[in-house]
Amino acid sequence: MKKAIEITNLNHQYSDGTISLENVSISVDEGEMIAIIGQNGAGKTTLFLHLNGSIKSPDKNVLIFGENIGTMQVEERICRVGVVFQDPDDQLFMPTVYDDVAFGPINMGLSKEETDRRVKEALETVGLSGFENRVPHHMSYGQKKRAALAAVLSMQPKILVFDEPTANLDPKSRAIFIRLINDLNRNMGITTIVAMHDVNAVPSVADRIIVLNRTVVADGSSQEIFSDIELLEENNLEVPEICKLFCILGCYGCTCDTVPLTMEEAALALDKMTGNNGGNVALKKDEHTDENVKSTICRFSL
Ligand SMILES: Nc1ncnc2c1ncn2[C@@H]1O[C@H](COP(=O)(O)OP(=O)(O)OP(=O)(O)O)[C@@H](O)[C@H]1O
Repeated sequence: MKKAIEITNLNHQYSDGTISLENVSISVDEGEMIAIIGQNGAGKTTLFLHLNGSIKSPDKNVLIFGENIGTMQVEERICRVGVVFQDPDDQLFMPTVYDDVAFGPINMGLSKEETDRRVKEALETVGLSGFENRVPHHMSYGQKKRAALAAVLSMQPKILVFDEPTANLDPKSRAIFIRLINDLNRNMGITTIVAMHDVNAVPSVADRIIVLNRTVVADGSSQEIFSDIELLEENNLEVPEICKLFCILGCYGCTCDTVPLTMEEAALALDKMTGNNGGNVALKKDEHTDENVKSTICRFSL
């Protein structure tokens, strides 16, 4: 398996003295999909700016497919790593959707024919065919988000980085965008990194999770990370709602081998529990149960 990203002992200090990254080492295989979670100020955006070469590390410690991204020209960098920022208004600045999506290919010196082909393909991929002449700033937030993604896809990057892809999206737009991210990774094989605060959505996106808090605090499967409630709390991260529910069920003596992370896993776990109890979940009630339930709910309510 080829290494798509190799970050070794990366440090970053801003000019005002703020240390945002300390000894960060991350390795990502080609085609992998990982989520990076971390509290505000954990260094996610700084890490992404290193990944696309906007910030250049002097020590050759950010390699993209074996090459130092920091020494590449901007045209080379955007073909390798495409970053979809949280706010689409930071990425859309042309009068029409066509102009925004064609901006990268035109700047790379591609022919009009090839540029048109790429624009058509990118808009099709994000479900915005026919939007070529629309004014980006007159579109809905969800549509702008997809137009910003199309503008990145027209460069055909090998690696996609999404900074808070579901922020400010309504449930339908969120589902559409998550499906898009999954399709790009699974069907098109694009190595994908997603930074998300929405822990409830993370398990449906990534199998491997990195917890960042200036440095890499944990790197494991979503099962390992989300069943470690102490780790999440220590790093000021939310516990997914399904994990909270199963923690509370645990106070009643209803336990399962692995903590469910998705609705499907929760349904299977409940099915197993009810089966094990002759058709009914038997909730254990003794003098400690109420106290345990109260303190568990209180813990998650803070
Ligand atoms: N240009 C800058 N100059 C000085 N300090 C900065 C600059 N940009 C970010 N920082 C600081 O670096 C640290 C990491 O910030 P960064 O934006 O990378 O974190 P983040 O994980 O993306 O945060 P958030 O989730 O809030 O977006 C923070 O302490 C932040 O205040």
